[in-house]
Amino acid sequence: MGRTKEDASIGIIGMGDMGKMYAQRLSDAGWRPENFESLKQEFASQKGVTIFPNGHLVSRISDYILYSVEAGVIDKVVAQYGLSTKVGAIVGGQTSCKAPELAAFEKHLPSDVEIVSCHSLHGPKVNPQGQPLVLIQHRASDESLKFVENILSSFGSKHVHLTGEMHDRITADTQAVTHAAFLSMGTAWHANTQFPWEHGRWVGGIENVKINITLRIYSNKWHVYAGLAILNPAAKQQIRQYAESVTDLYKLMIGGQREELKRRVKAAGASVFRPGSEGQDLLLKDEVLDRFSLSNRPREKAPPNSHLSLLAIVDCWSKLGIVPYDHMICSTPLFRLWLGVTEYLFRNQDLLEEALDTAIDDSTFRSDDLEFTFAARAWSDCVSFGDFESYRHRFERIAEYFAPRFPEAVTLGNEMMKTILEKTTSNN
Ligand SMILES: NC(=O)C1=CN([C@@H]2O[C@H](COP(=O)(O)OP(=O)(O)OC[C@H]3O[C@@H](n4cnc5c(N)ncnc54)[C@H](OP(=O)(O)O)[C@@H]3O)[C@@H](O)[C@H]2O)C=CC1
Ligand SMILES: O=C(O)C(=O)Cc1ccc(O)cc1
Repeated sequence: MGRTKEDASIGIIGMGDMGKMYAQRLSDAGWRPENFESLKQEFASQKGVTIFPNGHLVSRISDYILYSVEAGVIDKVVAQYGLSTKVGAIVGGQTSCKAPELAAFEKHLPSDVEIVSCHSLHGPKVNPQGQPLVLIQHRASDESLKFVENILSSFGSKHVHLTGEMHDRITADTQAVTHAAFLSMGTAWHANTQFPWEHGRWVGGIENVKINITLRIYSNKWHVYAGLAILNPAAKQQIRQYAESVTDLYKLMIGGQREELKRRVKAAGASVFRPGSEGQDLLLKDEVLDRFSLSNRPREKAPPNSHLSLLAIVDCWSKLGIVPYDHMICSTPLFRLWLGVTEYLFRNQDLLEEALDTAIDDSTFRSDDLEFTFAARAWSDCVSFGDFESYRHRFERIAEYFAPRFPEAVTLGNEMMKTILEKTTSNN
C-alpha cells in the first residue's frame, strides 16, 4: 500500500490516561493522533496533535486507528465509528482483554480494513522504554504489521508477538490474579478499619510493597481492573483458584494443622521455585524495599507475619501448573513486584518457616487473615458473576477509605516502582 511512517496519520479514539500517553509520545515522534473537542485546550501547545469532535472524523482520515476506550464499551464504540474507517486503514485496540476487542473489530469493521492490535503492559505513568508491548497481527499482512511496529517504535518498548488468545491466557495469569490479591488486601484492611502503615504489624520491605501497590491500584480507575478480570474467561478460573488456595490454607492455619500446612506450602514452593535456582539473584532485596515506607514509625525488625496472601499465590500457581518466570517476557511492573516479594519469602527458608509457624502459633494475624479470606472469595464471586456494577461499588467504597493517602502513596509508589523496575526488567 506504500504507507510510510513519515506521512502516516495516526488516530486515537478514547483520550483517557492511556490515549493521552500514546498521543503525547506519538506526536513527539512526529505523528498525529486525535480526539474530541474538550481536549483542544489541553493539547493546544502539543505540536502534531489535532483534536477532533468525534471518532468518525478521526476514523475517516487516519491510516492507523487505535481504540483506547474502556474494555466494557469496546463493542459499542467500534459499532459507532467502525464504518467510518478510511478505506484500507489498519485498526487496533489498547484494551487489556483481547477477545471482546477482536470480536468487535471482526463484527463491525469493513472487510478491507486490516487489524493489528496492541497492549502496553504498564500504566500511563510508567516510562514505556524497555517495557513489554504486545502486538497482535490478527488480520493483516506482514507489511502492515511492520508499519504499526514502526509507528510504535518510538516508545522503545520490547515488542512481543502473540495471538489474541495467547495474550488473554497469559494476562489472566499475570495481571488478573495479581490484582485480585492486592484488592483483597485493601478490602481486609478496610473491613478491620486499619490503615496498615499506622500499625507496628506491617513494617519492613515486603509490607511496603503490599501497602504501596494496594494503594496504587485503588487510586486508579476501577474499570481497568474490572474489564481485564471480568471479560477474560481464563481470569475467572485463576481468581477462583486463588480464593480456594487462600481458604484451604486459612483452614489449615486455624485448625492448627502445622505439618499439613508445611507439606502443602513447601510442595507448592518446590514446583514454582525449581531446585537449582537457589544461587540466582533475587528479584528484590530488602535494602531496596525498606526505603519505601508510608509509615513515619521508626524502622523496627519486621514482626513475623503469616503472609497468607503470598503462601496462597504459590499454592495457586502450583495448582494451575503456572511457572510465573515463563511469563516474564509478557509481565507488568506489578506482576514483577508481586513475584519479587513472593520469591523473597520462598527462597529464604528461615523466613518461610517463620511465616508458617506464625500462621499456626500466633493469633495476632487471625482476624486479618479471616477478612482476607472473605475478601478473596468475594472478589472471585464478583468476577465470576460478571457484575461490573457491584465490582465498581466494592472498589469505590474501599478507594474512598484510602483516598486521603493517595497523593503520598502515588508519589512514593512511583519512586518505588522506578527503583525496583531498574532491578527487575522483564528479561529477568
Ligand atoms: N490505565 C492503565 O494502566 C492501562 C489501561 N489499559 C487499557 O486501555 C484502555 C483505556 O484505559 P485508560 O486510558 O486507563 O482509561 P480512561 O478511563 O482514562 O480512558 C478511557 C477513555 O475512553 C473514552 N471513551 C469512551 N467511549 C468513547 C467514545 N464513544 N468516543 C470517544 N471516547 C470514548 C472515555 O471518555 P469519557 O471519559 O468522556 O467517557 C475515556 O476518556 C482500557 O481498555 C484499559 O483496559 C491498558 C494498559 C494500561
Ligand atoms: O501493572 C499492572 O498490572 C497495572 O495495574 C497497570 C496495568 C493495568 C492494565 C493493563 O492492561 C496493563 C497495566
